[in-house]
Amino acid sequence: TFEPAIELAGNLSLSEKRPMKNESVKQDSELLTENFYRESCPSAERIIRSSIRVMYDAKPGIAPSLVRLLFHDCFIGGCDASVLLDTDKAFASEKEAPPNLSLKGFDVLETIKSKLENVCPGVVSCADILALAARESVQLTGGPRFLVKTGRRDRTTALKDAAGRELPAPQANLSVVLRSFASKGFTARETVALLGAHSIGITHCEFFEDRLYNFSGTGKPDPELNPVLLQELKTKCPFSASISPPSATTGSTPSLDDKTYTAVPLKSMVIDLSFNNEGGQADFGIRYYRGLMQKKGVMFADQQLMAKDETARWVRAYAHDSQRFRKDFAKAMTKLTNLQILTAPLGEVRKQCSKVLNTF
Ligand code: HEM
Ligand SMILES: [Ca+2]
Repeated sequence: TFEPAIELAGNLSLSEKRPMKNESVKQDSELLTENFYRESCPSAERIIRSSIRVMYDAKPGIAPSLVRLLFHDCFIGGCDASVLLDTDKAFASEKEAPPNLSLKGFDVLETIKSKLENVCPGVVSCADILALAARESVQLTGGPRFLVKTGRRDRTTALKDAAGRELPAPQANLSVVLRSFASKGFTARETVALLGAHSIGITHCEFFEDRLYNFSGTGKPDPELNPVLLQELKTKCPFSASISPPSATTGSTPSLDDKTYTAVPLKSMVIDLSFNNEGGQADFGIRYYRGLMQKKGVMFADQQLMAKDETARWVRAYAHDSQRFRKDFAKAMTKLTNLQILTAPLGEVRKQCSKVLNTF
């Protein structure tokens, strides 16, 4: 199943940028065990599960936020809680990297961490808490349950520059997205499945506003955006100057087809990605893929899944076969949680998720 990744990696240097078959990807999952804390902290998984449930009942938005947080952690340096660290004397926080400015859910993890520190101090890593919390979140929002092994350790530094470079932007085209996921060992099929996570949660207008008013500098909307959805999104996201923000340093206007995040303050307006999911929990995934078939992807990167047959056929397959999607999504999520993990003696177990153990 790795063939498409090899093709897609194309001009990348395989030895540098892509985990080789049977090397890091497979070994990583073998380093972890099921219920690693069975003896050292038997109540850990139960505490995480019940805490997430209670907090989700009070504030359902935490679930999508934690799923996204897991993606942004695992994609950069592996699932090592690097994204949870605050800026320190020794490093700048990943939270300051442009793709991470809108991440949420840190407080939820800190609350769970402090509960676990009361029960078994110094035992359960923040990386494992995030992976397990995201697993519960997927299930609570109607997605499939997937295997999460444990035993990850926390990284002792943050990787801000890598986060800025390696997380795809919402304006990225399909080649960029596929290359980016291939560099982490994912096939085109797995990439399509993972993006099904956009069945839930919210997105801020700034991440797709160019598609409504000035697509690629044309002054017109994106032709690949459904006209009914276009009207709806325009009312929710009225035209504003923020789609071509003046650069803070030069006062000039960056070009609109500059496919990068711009570090402007987030606009407060958001739209619900889960309108894809309005049919209720049983629809996790399905409505997202059906929407793409009707040009109703909200972000450009979403709609791009229809741009090549290689991915469009998986969109169609998942739109029609919920069981197949759920199986593929579960497998891809397990793979995501196994990326490049640190196990003892590497890394450490933090006491607070936002701080490394020894700050001098
Ligand atoms: C091409 C790849 C991807 C891009 C460009 C992308 C981009 C984005 C953007 C811009 C947002 C809106 C954030 C905001 O406005 O606060 C978002 C939300 C979200 N993303 Fe992605 N994403 C990608 C892949 C993924 C993957 C692989 C997952 C998980 C497996 C994921 C899970 C989520 C979730 C759950 C939300 C909702 C967050 C919330 O409600 O707080 N995304 N994504
Ligand atoms: Ca990480």
